[in-house]
Amino acid sequence: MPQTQPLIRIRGLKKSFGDHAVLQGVDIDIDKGQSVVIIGQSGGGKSVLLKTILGLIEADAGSIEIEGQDIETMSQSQLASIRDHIGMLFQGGALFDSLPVWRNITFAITQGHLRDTAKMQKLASEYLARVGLDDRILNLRSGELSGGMQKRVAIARAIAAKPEILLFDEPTAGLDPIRSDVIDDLTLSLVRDNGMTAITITHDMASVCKIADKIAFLHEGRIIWTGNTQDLRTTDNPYVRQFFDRKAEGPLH
Ligand SMILES: Nc1ncnc2c1ncn2[C@@H]1O[C@H](COP(=O)(O)OP(=O)(O)OP(=O)(O)O)[C@@H](O)[C@H]1O
Repeated sequence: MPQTQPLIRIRGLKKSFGDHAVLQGVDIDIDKGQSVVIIGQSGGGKSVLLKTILGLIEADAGSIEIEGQDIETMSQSQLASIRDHIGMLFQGGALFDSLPVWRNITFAITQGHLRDTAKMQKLASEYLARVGLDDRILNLRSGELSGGMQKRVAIARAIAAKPEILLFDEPTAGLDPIRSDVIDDLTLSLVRDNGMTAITITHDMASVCKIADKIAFLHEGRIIWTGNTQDLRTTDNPYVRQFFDRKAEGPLH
């Protein structure tokens, strides 16, 4: 059987901030069309890992290959084109407060310009519907939305440019269980029906069990365990077990 190349291949990735070694040699493969979920303790470096894949943070050592090419060897225009194919949801949402919801959602499509207003508003309402929001909020500013609505608008923005890779940092944090399930369904549909590749960070174990093809556990700067949802339920890895069972007692503090 010929070995297929992963879409993203990360090897020995290291990143420190001062004397704080956050990533200490991360190795992971992400296949095209896969939904990968990264779990691990708060402050463990999951967001840093996503930001490093996106190129917002420069690694100290190691490699990130996308479709076989090391991002370090890419030209600025190649890197920009890779980024155009990535949709990122930041933890805080990071909406532009000065722009209405519809312009936030269509920002990447119009490259920030004000054009095709009617068409863009229609497109924005379609994406609002996909995240379970009403188009009555099209003209509101983010400060006029609840935290959960801001999060869903940010998800709509991340998917509106039809990226091939989705990087979702805690997409369901702060959402009620029903709205979380809408977002999980959306993630699954983007992966299953649209062939996108999703990397999601979450602490929501119900989401993990619903959306993950592969789960990676980040601990002390390394991926120490990977498996599918069945493996997660049955693993005897003490760290993963304690985390999944939500127990204060165990090797994790
Ligand atoms: N730009 C930065 N400068 C200095 N330290 C940083 C920077 N970005 C992240 N860190 C530190 O790196 C560590 C890992 O942060 P990160 O946000 O990746 O954790 P996380 O696993 O995503 O946590 P959580 O689950 O709480 O969101 C933290 O101690 C954080 O303070």
